[in-house]
Amino acid sequence: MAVASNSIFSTHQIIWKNPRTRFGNRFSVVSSTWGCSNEGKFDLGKSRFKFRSALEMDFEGVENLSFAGNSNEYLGLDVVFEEELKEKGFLGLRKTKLVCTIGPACYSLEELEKLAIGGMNVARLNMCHGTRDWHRDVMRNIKRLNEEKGFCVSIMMDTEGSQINVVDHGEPSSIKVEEGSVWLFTTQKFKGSRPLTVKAHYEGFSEGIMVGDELVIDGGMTSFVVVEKLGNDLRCKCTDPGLFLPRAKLSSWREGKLINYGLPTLLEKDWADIEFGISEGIDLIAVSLVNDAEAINHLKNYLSSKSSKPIKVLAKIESIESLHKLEEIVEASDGVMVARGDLGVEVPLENIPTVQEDIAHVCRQLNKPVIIASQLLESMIEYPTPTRAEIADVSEAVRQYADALMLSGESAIGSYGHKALSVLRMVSSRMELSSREENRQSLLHQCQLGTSLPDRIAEQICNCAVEMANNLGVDAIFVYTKHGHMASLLSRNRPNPPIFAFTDDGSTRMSLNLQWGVIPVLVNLSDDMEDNISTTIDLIKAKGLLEQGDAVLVVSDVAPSGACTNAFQSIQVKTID
Ligand SMILES: Nc1ncnc2c1ncn2[C@@H]1O[C@H](COP(=O)(O)OP(=O)(O)OP(=O)(O)O)[C@@H](O)[C@H]1O
Ligand SMILES: CC(=O)C(=O)O
Ligand SMILES: [K+]
Ligand SMILES: [Mg+2]
Repeated sequence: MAVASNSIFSTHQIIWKNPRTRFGNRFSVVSSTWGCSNEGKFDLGKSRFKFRSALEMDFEGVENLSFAGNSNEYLGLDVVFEEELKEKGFLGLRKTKLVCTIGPACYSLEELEKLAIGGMNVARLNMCHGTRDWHRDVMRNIKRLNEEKGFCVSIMMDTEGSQINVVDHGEPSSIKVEEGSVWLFTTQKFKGSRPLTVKAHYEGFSEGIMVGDELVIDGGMTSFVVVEKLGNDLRCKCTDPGLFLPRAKLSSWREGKLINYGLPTLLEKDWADIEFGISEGIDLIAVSLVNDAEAINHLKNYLSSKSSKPIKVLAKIESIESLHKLEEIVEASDGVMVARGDLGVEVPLENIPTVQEDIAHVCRQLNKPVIIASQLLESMIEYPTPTRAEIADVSEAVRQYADALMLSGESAIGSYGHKALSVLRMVSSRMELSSREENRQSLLHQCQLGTSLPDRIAEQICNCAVEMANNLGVDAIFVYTKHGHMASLLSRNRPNPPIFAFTDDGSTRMSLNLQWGVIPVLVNLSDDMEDNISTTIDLIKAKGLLEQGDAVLVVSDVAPSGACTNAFQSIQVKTID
């Protein structure tokens, strides 16, 4: 019979309900998905044994066999964090999380594993590209790596949305656009390319457009004026020569004002993709082209009725409209992506840095994780080294205390995806150190979030805990959390030491992957907080990550059932003996 175990590096108790096998009081493991410790022989009398990974084992001739995991050794800690901790110590641990877009250059199991080893915390799948089967394979490969090799990579689906503004000339690389040249923007479907012709993705792209309107490509790569309307199609003359990239983004302007189409954020295809994502067990959904909080609320309601596990919903800020309703959108969502690609199509480029800073600030205030995305290391799609300006941009995002940085084309189609990831890793670590030396987190002013007394207590405890942790110079903060709330309140203060968030909820673990400075750890938690504290300290110590003399600041809010929550919120400092 086959028995599955989900814990890694653990000791298990074997409960054997049918001792009458042809092995007498012995049985053997005949196979395991991990491929190690198969063929081990175990005596009935010696009912404890160790195996090394999450696995499914086949026991020959044994019926009704089950495992009782020993909670004292049940530990789901990302192997990459573990290695980084051993190498760099607590303070050297990278706090900024890294998101990689998966594409043709990195979708194989081997490439995904290399990205995981390189520090990818979240894998982004953009539903604008690829087939259902392709996405399924990638999602399953990521889950397989997590289960079999002890990584903790979350899966984020990025919705396609209306893609109303996508135009494509059909060539694999960019095309020069000469001043005065006349181009046809068409909704006709044809294979390949035609001279001076671009295909518009959305049938209704020309609705409401008039002769004399301006069409801007990719925020200024090249511009046109509409000279003639031909049914759905537009004939346009180039007024600002430049380049047409494949899958370019178009914006339409009249008298200096953006023309708005007012389409829904989630279309039929998006709902089908979301359904598929739920069935594959994704962790996060990033919603493209969000214009208001309603789209987010609608999706969250849908998910809570359709998905048995919680899936976090992130709002992508990539339109002028979303900027007008920023606070309500951030408030409604579980996190935000500053999608600078599309944002730069609607917002003048010189405004992007301040817009980014403003969004990051609102997210900090409302305690929502924020991802800075697009063109961070764009030149590395082609070249093995970044530009100095790109390094400055990445550093600034880290300095703004973004929760996460994202690679797009750099990892999806680039020749140096792994190198780009290591650049993000190194630049983040460098800037985090510098921010710590400057004590920059002291400049973060936290507004009060909660209104109820328990919420305000939790906030105050976390604010004080971080101040204590920094002042005392403790090595780590430990927090025990069901839904990740306390962990996020600690992260919000951007403490010097890393935050180990112990949770017994797999979804909480995966969503905490996106939060600055949080190391999510899956453990069995009991109702006895003292027991949880000593068990987890022992676990981390047993891994050689804590040594005698190290100090840990412990924050707890897991309350025994039926108890008053406040009674079990506490801060303690434990020194390791
Ligand atoms: N699954 C994929 N298959 C093929 N190409 C991909 C895939 N994912 C990304 N790419 C390529 O990588 C480049 C950057 O990717 P990405 O999808 O992040 O673009 P984006 O325009 O920022 O996203 P969005 O469409 O959400 O605004 C794109 O030009 C696209 O060609
Ligand atoms: C990431 C994304 O969607 C953008 O930058 O537009
Ligand atoms: K998208
Ligand atoms: Mg976009």
